[in-house]
Formats: sequence, C-alpha cells, structure tokens
Amino acid sequence: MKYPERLRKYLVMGSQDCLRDPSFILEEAIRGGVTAFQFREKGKGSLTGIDKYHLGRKLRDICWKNEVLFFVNDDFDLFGDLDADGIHLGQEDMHVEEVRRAFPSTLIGLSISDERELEKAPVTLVDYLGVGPVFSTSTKEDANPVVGTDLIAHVKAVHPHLPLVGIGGINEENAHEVLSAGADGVAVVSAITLAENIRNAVKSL
Ligand SMILES: Cc1ncc(COP(=O)(O)OP(=O)(O)O)c(N)n1
Ligand SMILES: Cc1ncsc1CCOP(=O)(O)O
Ligand SMILES: [Mg+2]
Repeated sequence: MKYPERLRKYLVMGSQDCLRDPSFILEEAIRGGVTAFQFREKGKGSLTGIDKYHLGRKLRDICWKNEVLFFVNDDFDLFGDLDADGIHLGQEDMHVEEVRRAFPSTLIGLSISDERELEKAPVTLVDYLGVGPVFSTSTKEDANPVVGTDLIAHVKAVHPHLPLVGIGGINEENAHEVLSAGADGVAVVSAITLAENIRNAVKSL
C-alpha cells in the first residue's frame, strides 16, 4: 500500500484510552483494517518513563509485524528511542522545523485547528495534517472548539496534494462525512478502543 492510503484508518491510542489490554486492542484493530497507529500515551492514568517505553516498544513491534505505520505523539525522545516511522506534533509541541532538521526523511504529522494555523503551517516540511476536532470529543480534555467538516474541505482546497486526516468524535456513523469532505483518512480513538467488537468497529468506519 502506498503512503497516503496508509493513513486511511488511523488508530490513535494510549493505555489511558483502553479498558482492555492495549496490545489486544491494537491487534484486533489491525485485523479489522487499521493502516496506521499513533502511540499517544498522555493524560489521566497514562504511563510514564520506562513503563511508557516498554508499552511503546510492544505496540511498535505489533505494527511492524503487520506493516502498519507507527507514529509517536509529542515525545521526541521516545520517537527516537523507538525508531518510529513518524511523529505527530501539535501547535504547542516541538517545532516541525527542528524535527525535520534532525530527521530529514521521517514522517511528520501536524495538527491544524483553524485557518490561521493553516496559514502559518510549514506545509512543505510535513507529510500530513491532522485536522480537528471535527466533531465533539471527550477523549482530549484540552481539545479546541469543534471545526466541523468545513475546515477539512478548506484545507483540501488550499493544499490539494497534502495528505490530511480528520480527528475528533469520528465514528462509524459520521466517518463518511469526513472522507466526503476531502480527508484521506480518519484518525480515531474511542470509537475503536471502547468498541465491544473492535474488528467490526474498524471495518464499518
Ligand atoms: C492525527 C492527529 N491529529 C491531531 C492530533 C492532536 O495533536 P495535538 O494538538 O498536539 O494534541 P495531543 O494529541 O498532543 O493532545 C493528534 N494527536 N493526531
Ligand atoms: C487527540 C485528539 N486531537 C483532537 S481530538 C482528539 C481526540 C479524539 O478522540 P476521539 O476519537 O475519541 O474523539
Ligand atoms: Mg501534541
């Protein structure tokens, strides 16, 4: 599968998002068709230090065994330690320019939550944009205001060749709206991690 298609079904997850073993959830999600994974160990109840590293390594190995892209959220040191395929950065995180300088050929994703952020984004240095929250979410405590599918359509119109994924409140009922608005993929946490049947949840996205 070529690169932008590999962002089609993008699971974002840390142990704090799981009621079951994260390795089991990731394996089931991959069997259901997940094509990319972001290790986002962050927020209430999340692991730190060596425990975070060990879980990250376990999830990375599952991804690699199955040819699924493995991204690390925020944590530049962990990204390097795990030799991840890429890193996802937000507006408050380490600067894209700095990561690109240190890792000329890694995959870099950048969050966009409004038109102003898009205007000042170093788009030539990133491999995809994560646009959202598209719908309301209870997974991210400090989430920005909901942007709807209009921002997806705007970003695609301004940068038609730059891959983009929607994130925030996406589930099997509304995923088609995100894709119809121009997204290359959907990035999902709770609709997968909390699903009773994970494989079916991914299949129906
Ligand atoms: C694919 C994707 N898009 C957006 C985000 C959000 O990143 P950020 O704004 O840095 O917030 P945190 O995830 O770090 O809380 C993401 N993680 N993934
Ligand atoms: C990490 C992140 N960034 C914007 S919304 C969000 C959380 C998305 O979680 P969910 O898919 O459960 O709404
Ligand atoms: Mg971040």
